[in-house]
Amino acid sequence: MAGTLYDKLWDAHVVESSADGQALIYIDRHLLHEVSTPQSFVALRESGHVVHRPETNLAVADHAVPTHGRGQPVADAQARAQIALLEENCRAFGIDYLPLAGPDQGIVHVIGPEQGFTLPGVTLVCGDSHSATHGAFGALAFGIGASECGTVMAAQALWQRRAKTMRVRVDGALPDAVSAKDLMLALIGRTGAGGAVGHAVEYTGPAIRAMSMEARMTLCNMTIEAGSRTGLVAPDATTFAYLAGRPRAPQGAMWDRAVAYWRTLASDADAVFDQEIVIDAGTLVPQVSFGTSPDQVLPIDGIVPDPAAIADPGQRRRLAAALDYMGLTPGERADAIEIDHVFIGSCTNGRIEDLRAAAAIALRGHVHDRVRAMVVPGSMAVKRMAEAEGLDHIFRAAGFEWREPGCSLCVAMNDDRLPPGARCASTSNRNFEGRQGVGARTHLVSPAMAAAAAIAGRLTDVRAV
Ligand SMILES: CC(C)[C@H](C(=O)O)[C@@H](O)C(=O)O
Ligand code: SF4
Repeated sequence: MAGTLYDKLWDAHVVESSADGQALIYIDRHLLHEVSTPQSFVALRESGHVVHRPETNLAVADHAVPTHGRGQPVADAQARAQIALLEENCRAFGIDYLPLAGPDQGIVHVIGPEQGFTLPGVTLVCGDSHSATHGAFGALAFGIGASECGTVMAAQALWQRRAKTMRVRVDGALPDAVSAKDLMLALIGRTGAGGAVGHAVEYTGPAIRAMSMEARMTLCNMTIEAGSRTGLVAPDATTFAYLAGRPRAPQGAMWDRAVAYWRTLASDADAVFDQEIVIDAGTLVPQVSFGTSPDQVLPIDGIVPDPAAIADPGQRRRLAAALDYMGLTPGERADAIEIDHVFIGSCTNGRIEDLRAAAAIALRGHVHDRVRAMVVPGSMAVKRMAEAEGLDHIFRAAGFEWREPGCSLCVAMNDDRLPPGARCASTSNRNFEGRQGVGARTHLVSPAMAAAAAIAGRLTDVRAV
């Protein structure tokens, strides 16, 4: 029977099925960070379990890490303790840890692919909701809860329920200055934040085939913002070229065997999906979020909607509350919204291509007097690459701060935090209340749009910069 890519990945990992429709799924890879793993190590110790296959685990500290003074002791006592605990747990259980001051540190979803730890065909989990990022390689990747991290380490398997499938086919080609981020914001605007709940989403079509791995990762990363735990792109020559020679990817004869297998990982032409969405990439324009959920988005030439125009009382209240928090008025033009902070980084848009896109805009001006703008590379490797290309000079000369890698202002769990009322154009993935600091307001945009906003001091159409 014809199958989807998701079906094939799932079927290849079922160890056992239960009568109530659940399946025990073999887990090939587990990524760890400092925030979601402490309890799982407590559970391992208490139960006397060992880590079943330590070499299938890889850890890094990213959420709490400072983005300045790398190599010096972490000043914040709580962050220092969190990071030290991860290091200690990894030592005790024989898990590979990428040290904070080392050359390979970075955001967990950036380092997995960089290391070649993320591979097509594997099941990969992490105690983090943005784990779908790795599905860009054709891996069955999903976020798990903190307690499940312990289960995975001890048992190398998890009970899961099979998801339904959704295909997002993107026809045509993205216009200049319209990025994967814009595509994703537009898609989430259309599906709603819960539109893909219970579904594994596969991205297909010519616009996806034409995308770099960085762009595919941006898509899969934000799949969770549409409610789905799993985003997928079938692996192809772009995928293999990205992975070839990566430190933890197969080498030599094993590489050839792996590629031969990876080539089989695609949905059959006549596979049936439970839901299907078709987007014409050519019609898209740059997007901005205006509310407190990633589905509250506008094209940059749009206007802030009016709650009074919404019939459904629940939806009306939701929109009114978002506008209230965001300090916006119905009818306001998106490109008239003044900002005072810009954040370029995160596991959504902190990769080399994202920094290149932002730097190309930074070259055209200087950060506005009112604005504080920060560039936080997604990893040490991204930082090195950017510096080798001179992007750090471009950013600094234009008035942007150039920082050390980490989650930083995406989630404000370190000392990068915005004051109440601050308004930020951000390349991250969530605009929830308080996400960048208590009372701070977030507008989600692409890297080029963020750089353009930094220069203009307001949200602005990057196509006109
Ligand atoms: C802290 C962590 C568990 C969290 C997540 O699950 O995604 C964070 O990475 C986020 O982006 O909100
Ligand atoms: S960069 Fe943001 S979204 Fe990604 S893992 Fe860190 S906090 Fe989560």
